[in-house]
Amino acid sequence: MLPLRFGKTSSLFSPNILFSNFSPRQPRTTLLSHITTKQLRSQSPMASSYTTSSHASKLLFRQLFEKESSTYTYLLADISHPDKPALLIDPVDKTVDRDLSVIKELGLKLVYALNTHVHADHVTGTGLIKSKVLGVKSIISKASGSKADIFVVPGDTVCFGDLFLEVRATPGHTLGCVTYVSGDGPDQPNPRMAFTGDAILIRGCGRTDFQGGNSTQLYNSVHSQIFTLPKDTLIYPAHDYKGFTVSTVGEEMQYNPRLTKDEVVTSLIVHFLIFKDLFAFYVCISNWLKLCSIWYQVKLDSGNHFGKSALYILHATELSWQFVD
Ligand SMILES: N[C@@H](CCC(=O)N[C@@H](CSS)C(=O)NCC(=O)O)C(=O)O
Repeated sequence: MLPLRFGKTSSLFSPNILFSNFSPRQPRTTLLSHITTKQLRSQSPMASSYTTSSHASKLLFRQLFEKESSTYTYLLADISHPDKPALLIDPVDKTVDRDLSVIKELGLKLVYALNTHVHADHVTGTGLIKSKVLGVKSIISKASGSKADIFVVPGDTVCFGDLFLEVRATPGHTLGCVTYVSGDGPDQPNPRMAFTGDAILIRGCGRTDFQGGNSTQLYNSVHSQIFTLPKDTLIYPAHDYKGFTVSTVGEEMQYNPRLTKDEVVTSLIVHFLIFKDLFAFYVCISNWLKLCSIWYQVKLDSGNHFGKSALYILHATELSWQFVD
């Protein structure tokens, strides 16, 4: 087996290339356009003779579901390649056996197990997969701070056969969230496919109230990294809680209630809600202070003037009190 190879390019567009264990059988110009000559040579001694090919890559794609955490795992493979190299995105530990048996039945060779981010709601299946299938490499973003065999940064590409995924930074749900987007080119899947993790869900988005989440960061990263993709790009999230399976960039730009409002409006709404809550808290405290002072006054009055035990019913909302024998 060929060793896993990395390459760095001076290209601004695609700084890092991850070569899969499979050197492209007949690489095409689209793929080569992302690889510098130096990388090309390191990839294969035959590489310089690879120019164009009319042979179209063929993506095998499966959307797999884990119902307890409502998580989607995605299986992608280049079945036009003789080795049928495959990768899994966001595998769940509970469904590893199911996923591996599908891979076996389809005659695929699992090369990579990728995570879009560190999951809070379930345990990733990557560790289990590595223990069951020799040679599989786990991949996660460097910014995740998690453990993996390979750390990716925005602009990296992950190759499997003649197909590849681009890595885009989409932080906000967690700091290290990335979206894997299928390659841009005539031989790559069309429409493009974005595996968004929890950055964008169908008509929703990942929560930002824990794991170092940040709603403004999420809004900005989705707008700059996902909403700039072609409108027909398919969106495949890591979760769905309502029965949806897929959406498109155009659809989410129009109908996603959490990500369509203007940022200033969103910020004003958030600040208004915070102010409203603070005001309600102030009213509550101030009412209780008033109640305490009324109660104290009544106690004094009772001792000094009424001279009998009494039960006072204080109405918190109306700030009035009643005297009962
Ligand atoms: N609303 C979910 C609750 C599970 C949940 O919080 N999921 C996370 C992703 S896993 S950390 C999330 O970000 N959800 C988005 C949301 O809008 O809730 C449920 O219905 O079970």
